[in-house]
Amino acid sequence: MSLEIINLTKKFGPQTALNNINLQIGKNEIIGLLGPNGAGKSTLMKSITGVLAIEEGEIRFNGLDISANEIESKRTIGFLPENNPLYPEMYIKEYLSFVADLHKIPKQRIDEVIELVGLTPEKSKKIAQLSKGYKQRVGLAQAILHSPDLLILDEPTNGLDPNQIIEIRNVIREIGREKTVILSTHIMQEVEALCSRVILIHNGNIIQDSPVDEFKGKYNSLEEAFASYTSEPAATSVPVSAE
Ligand SMILES: Nc1ncnc2c1ncn2[C@@H]1O[C@H](COP(=O)(O)OP(=O)(O)OP(=O)(O)O)[C@@H](O)[C@H]1O
Repeated sequence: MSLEIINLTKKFGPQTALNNINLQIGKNEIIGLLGPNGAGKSTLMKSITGVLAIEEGEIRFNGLDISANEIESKRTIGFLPENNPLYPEMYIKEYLSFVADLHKIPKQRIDEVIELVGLTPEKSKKIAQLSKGYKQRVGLAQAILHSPDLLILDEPTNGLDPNQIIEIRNVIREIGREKTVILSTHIMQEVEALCSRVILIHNGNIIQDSPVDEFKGKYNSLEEAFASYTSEPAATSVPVSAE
């Protein structure tokens, strides 16, 4: 698995949401994508997953330009978007069966994934009948159903209760042993619990890209480091080094 982002810029009208982003991401990493509200995290995730068209720059996934190889790329990328779009009128298995058809994968994988994300006790319900945490698990299930090499999760534990947060983190940690995971979060505890590397975006620029320990550096906590790095408006991209 290799993901290479080269000079990626995304503008919405006059606003630059991503400013000349360059990144190299390899195998078996769990990466925490951090940044204040409106920094550009979701825009970056949507660009990698092909939800947003790439207008300036390039994203290469396993050596292929994703814009020119959309279907090929989507076969091996899983995405849980921030608002977790689902079809509430569908039963869980019906929905996952629909997703399996989209990916042209065998249906026996569905039961395996239901078990993996902890949906077994609720598996006969309609999506509309599920609590928020269980809906989130359905979203995670659709993202991993086709066993993607790269999993992108936009605030995956947002709104979950503390027990569910622990369970979902365990699932993500398990996936991260074999696959690459990029997750956005505002919870620094989540970064400490899960991530090996932190990428910090501020005003559309990558201002930090380092192992978690280095990110923390001289500060007492990740919160303090985050606050310090993002207290000044970022004017330009700082050269970054990834271990
Ligand atoms: N479809 C769009 N049209 C116009 N502007 C947009 C659009 N999508 C995002 N933006 C703008 O781009 C900037 C980056 O937004 P983005 O959603 O990527 O931020 P984020 O880091 O994910 O924020 P949050 O932590 O609040 O989810 C914001 O200023 C946002 O208003």
